[in-house]
Amino acid sequence: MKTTSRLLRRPAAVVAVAWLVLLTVATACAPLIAAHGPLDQDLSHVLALPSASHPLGTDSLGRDLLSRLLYGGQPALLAVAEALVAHLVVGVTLGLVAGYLGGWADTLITRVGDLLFALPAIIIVLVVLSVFPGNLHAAMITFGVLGSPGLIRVLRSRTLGIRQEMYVAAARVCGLSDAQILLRHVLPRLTSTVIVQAALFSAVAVIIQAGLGFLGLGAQPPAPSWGGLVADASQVIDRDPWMLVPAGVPLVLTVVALSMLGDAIRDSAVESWSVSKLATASAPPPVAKEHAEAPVPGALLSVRDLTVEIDGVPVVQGVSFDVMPGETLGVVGESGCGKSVTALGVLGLVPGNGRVTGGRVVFAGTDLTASPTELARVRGSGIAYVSQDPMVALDPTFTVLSQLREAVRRHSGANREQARERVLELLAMVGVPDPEGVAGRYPHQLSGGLAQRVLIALALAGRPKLLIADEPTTALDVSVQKEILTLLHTLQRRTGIAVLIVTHDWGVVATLCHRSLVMYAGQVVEQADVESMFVRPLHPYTAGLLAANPHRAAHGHALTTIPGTVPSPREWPVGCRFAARCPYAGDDCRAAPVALTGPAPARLTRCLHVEELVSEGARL
Ligand SMILES: Nc1ncnc2c1ncn2[C@@H]1O[C@H](COP(=O)(O)OP(=O)(O)OP(=O)(O)O)[C@@H](O)[C@H]1O
Repeated sequence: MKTTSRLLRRPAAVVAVAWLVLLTVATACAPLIAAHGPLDQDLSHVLALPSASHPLGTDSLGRDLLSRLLYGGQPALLAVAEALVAHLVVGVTLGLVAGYLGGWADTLITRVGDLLFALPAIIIVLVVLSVFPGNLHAAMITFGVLGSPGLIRVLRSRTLGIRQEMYVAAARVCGLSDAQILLRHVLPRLTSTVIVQAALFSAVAVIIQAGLGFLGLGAQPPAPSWGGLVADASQVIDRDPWMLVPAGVPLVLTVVALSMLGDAIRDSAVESWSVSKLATASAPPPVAKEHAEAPVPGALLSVRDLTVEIDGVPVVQGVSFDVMPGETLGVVGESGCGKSVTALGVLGLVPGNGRVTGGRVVFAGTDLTASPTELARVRGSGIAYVSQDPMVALDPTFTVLSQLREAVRRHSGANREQARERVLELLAMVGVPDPEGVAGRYPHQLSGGLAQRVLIALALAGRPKLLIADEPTTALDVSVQKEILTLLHTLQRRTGIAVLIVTHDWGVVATLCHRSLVMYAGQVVEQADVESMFVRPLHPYTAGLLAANPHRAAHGHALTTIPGTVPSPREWPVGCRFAARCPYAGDDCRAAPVALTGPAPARLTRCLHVEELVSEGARL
């Protein structure tokens, strides 16, 4: 959508689209526009110049050129559409499969593509026409297929890159089939590439179909065709040069419009990440004060300027973010950056001698920081919490049934029997295989994964609208981690619950989250939708974390790391807190606190050197 509006701001694109729409509508409405039939002859007006009755003049048989142009446009556009569909079906399918599956499928498709590349397409098309005389459909479909190796190569190489992204690895871990991954995660990323290629191929297809018409191999005379019109015009060029104008100009304009459109789409897609776009001012504009303070309309949770102190030392400072209904927001960062304290601060449950000393937490329109009663009411019923270690969170002296029943009764007022039914329902909902049996067990009789499921069931007992999950898989085995992530994903989709998940695992972010918030030394340093953050981080710390992601490590190579460590809250510098570890840091970064800015739509970063980061790529 953003690319579309950027595209429509380009005059060349608007002109191209306007011409193509005009042409399509005019050819489709030929009977309404043309006053004469395409075959009607008026021998008293042969080779006439434009007049009121023949706006574009007539040909050597007195036939109306406007009519022949419009009616001839119908088979021309149909032929282009047929070639394009064949081109896209073959090119997109094989390009995706080759790039995604690799191995023998890639080798086979690449070799067949090379073979098709080596074949002279126009000769093969002529052979097809000799087998199926006058069959423009067969000719154009053949041309579409023969033109697909170029598209296959482009999409294969793009898919090879996307296949390495965390998204895809995480989606695979989550159990999505290859087809689902290709449709949901890979294809959307290739849309602008496919559209550009389609526009450019269409331009070539217009020329080919006109060429076939010119040679008399397409629509058979006297049926009108664009190529036929050019052929007629060339025969009378010495007597009536005007005829070349209505015959040739629409053809040229259509080819130029398609090429211009392809270029404009490509430029618009590139512009979305261009440095010039980010560098609209020498210093990025600070986030508007209103934006920082007012909750986003419709947000379920709005945290504004949250500051938390432990033992009188600020450990989280000026943190603001929103969680929309049904959204999953991931909070990422190294150990000690303040993720857990932020999550607990939302619930007013700061550990140790900590307390929230500033800011607001607004949940479903209610300011929780202003009302301890509201905060207590919301805990469990509005906002639920799942901690890292389920064994610690469950009371070892009570059975699962008794702990869950207590929570259900507290939130719903159900009697014992009703509450028991609801407990079994909750256990089944979180994928506990034998709800009756598990309900009777004590926490120490549960495996880690089962205990985490029970804890999630406990969190869901009050039918909350927001689930805060603090590293819910950290204490679990790798295989169980996957199960719990899948469970959270399923619950989120089934119940529409919003999730705020604290993690240091990009795989979790890629699997579960819509947006992500990166924290460093008690501050938010970057916020963006997950895909944008993965593709183009706008803070060196995010770039470093992504580069250090173990899922991306190549076999036999040392893991990339960010040099240095997170400063402790007592050592936070005046300026950028990441400066000591940042390859882009200058004196400007160290001089004064760096504000959170919005250098691109829906993105926030706390960095003065975003342009450099974007133009050079991450050095970390
Ligand atoms: N109970 C506590 N007493 C004193 N300081 C604490 C306590 N809990 C957290 N802190 C401090 O608060 C800061 C933020 O800690 P927090 O646990 O939020 O980090 P985190 O990003 O969640 O890291 P982790 O992933 O290790 O949990 C750290 O400097 C930490 O030392």
